[in-house]
Amino acid sequence: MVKRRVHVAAAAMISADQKQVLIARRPSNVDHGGLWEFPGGKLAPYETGLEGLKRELHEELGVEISCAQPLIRVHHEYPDKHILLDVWQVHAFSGEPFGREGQAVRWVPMNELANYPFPAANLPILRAVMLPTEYLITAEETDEARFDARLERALKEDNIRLVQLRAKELDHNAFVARALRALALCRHYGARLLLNAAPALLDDVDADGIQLTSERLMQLERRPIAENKWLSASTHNTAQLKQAAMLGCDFVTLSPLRTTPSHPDVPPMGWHDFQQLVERAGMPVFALGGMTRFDANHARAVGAQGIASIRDFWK
Ligand SMILES: Nc1nc2c([nH]c(=O)n2[C@@H]2O[C@H](COP(=O)(O)OP(=O)(O)OP(=O)(O)O)[C@@H](O)[C@H]2O)c(=O)[nH]1
Ligand SMILES: [Mg+2]
Repeated sequence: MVKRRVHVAAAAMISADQKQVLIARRPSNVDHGGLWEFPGGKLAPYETGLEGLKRELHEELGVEISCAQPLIRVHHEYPDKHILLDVWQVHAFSGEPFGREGQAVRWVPMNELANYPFPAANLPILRAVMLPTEYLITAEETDEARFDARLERALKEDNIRLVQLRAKELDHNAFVARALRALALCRHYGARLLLNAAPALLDDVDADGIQLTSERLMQLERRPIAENKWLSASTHNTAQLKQAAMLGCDFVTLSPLRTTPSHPDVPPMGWHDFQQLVERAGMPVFALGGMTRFDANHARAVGAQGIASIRDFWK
């Protein structure tokens, strides 16, 4: 049997204070009835994703969208169909959303989304909604006070909310000491901290998660940390992206987009190849390699969550 291919446009509508997202409950008599979803529906023939999104949100919620940005595209195999969920983040709209088709509609704080049952295809979307567009990777530092000052500047002035502590130059004890201070700073500013280290390091430092090197990624057979921690991995190709999906990574970095001074010999993949890899990744992907925050909109337009960078945030 040839499966039906269904292209669906859906919206993550964000409240004005950026803290809540709108979800709706599917009526009990339809596909995935009783589960929660992001409002939206199937595209009509010849409709683009954004046109379909605008029509569906008018029909289902009575709102008119004025500003939307691509968030994530998820391909998912259901037993009876292949579905493409084309999800947009909606920042501005007019009208007060209500369930025009009788469905329940609710604004939910981001950190409570996990309490609502969604269809199986939605897991990557929930991750994408919770993640910011910028991912700071810390640089090498020889001076601990300067490390703290630079991290704090990025948290305070650049509003960074996701940080990877990368410090290959430190031994175990020095890494733990720096990580404990970085964690305290991140907590103070409401940011998440992932450690680029062996997963067991979470026993010493109760950070928010682990960033696997591509080498660690390829050696693992199963997810090495609990589901309530964030697992990310550094990837460079299809095989590594597949392995990340198999382990249940919550997101990844994909590099190098451009040539960088730190890796001058590695050929860059460029936006075209990057887009092809992201399309099938099935999880949020941060573009890495010569990125600055001015690349974030372009990264989003080709399907990425946003950009990861050392140099642009480490000042
Ligand atoms: N809108 C929406 N659909 C989703 C989500 N997740 C998910 O698996 N789906 C699936 O994608 C398909 C979307 O169909 P839909 O029922 O919303 O389509 P529609 O609004 O055009 O309704 P209709 O075709 O009944 O008129 C369903 O099979 C649904 O279960 C989601 O978050 N939002
Ligand atoms: Mg619908």
